[in-house]
Amino acid sequence: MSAKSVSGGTPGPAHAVDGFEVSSVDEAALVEYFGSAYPIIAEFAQQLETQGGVRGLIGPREVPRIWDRHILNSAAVVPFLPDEGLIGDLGSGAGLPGIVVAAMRPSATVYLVEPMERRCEWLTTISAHLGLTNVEIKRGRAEEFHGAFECDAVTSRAVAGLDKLVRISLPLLRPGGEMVVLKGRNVAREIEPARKVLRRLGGSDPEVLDAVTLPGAESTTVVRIVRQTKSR
Ligand SMILES: C[S@@+](CC[C@H](N)C(=O)[O-])C[C@H]1O[C@@H](n2cnc3c(N)ncnc32)[C@H](O)[C@@H]1O
Repeated sequence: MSAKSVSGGTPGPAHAVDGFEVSSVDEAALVEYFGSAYPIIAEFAQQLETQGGVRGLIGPREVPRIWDRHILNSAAVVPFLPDEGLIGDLGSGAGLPGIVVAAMRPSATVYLVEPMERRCEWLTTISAHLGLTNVEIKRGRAEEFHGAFECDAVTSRAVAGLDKLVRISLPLLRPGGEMVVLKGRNVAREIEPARKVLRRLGGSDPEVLDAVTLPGAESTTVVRIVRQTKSR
């Protein structure tokens, strides 16, 4: 395969979008990084590029940033997730990171929890289109499913502050299960308010970890919290 760079939903040269320099990622590196999941991931990126804006799933400014801002950012959480078992993605929206997780963790079952009907319709359509048989869409707010199922891991991206995420995520975990949240670099200010909730609900102290994917792609931050078997 020729060494092309990927800056949007389709391979192409790096370029500036509204004055924002889009980092470029080599397509061959993407193929190597995603391995057997690459064809599914590439089709998902393509579908997001052509449908995401039209369906109001992502803003128009996001279309040229799909690979580095959304797909690779979502993929950054995957190394922190188990290979098997039940993984919940809360507030999946357009399928970020849930669809990426399902493609990269084919032996796990991934529940996409999303309250908005239009987004659930998209998640159903795109999962079928991509042939993802390990995905189930759960329509509703995360807290509506407390007591309905228990996950081995729960992830989320751009859904709420860490204190609220702890409240809605921790009850969806089995004891010993892990919350793995994608956050921006400014997560530090969310830690202290979350600690109070963690003490009450029985979660470990948050670990803030660097999550990297490929050279040239923006790195991100993951917060990991374990649901403790006993209250502290
Ligand atoms: C800003 S969007 C982010 C979507 C996606 N995770 C992403 O990174 O592009 C937040 C999503 O969380 C959903 N949401 C908000 N509150 C929620 C809750 N309590 N439980 C589950 N989903 C929720 C919204 O409907 C919306 O789709």
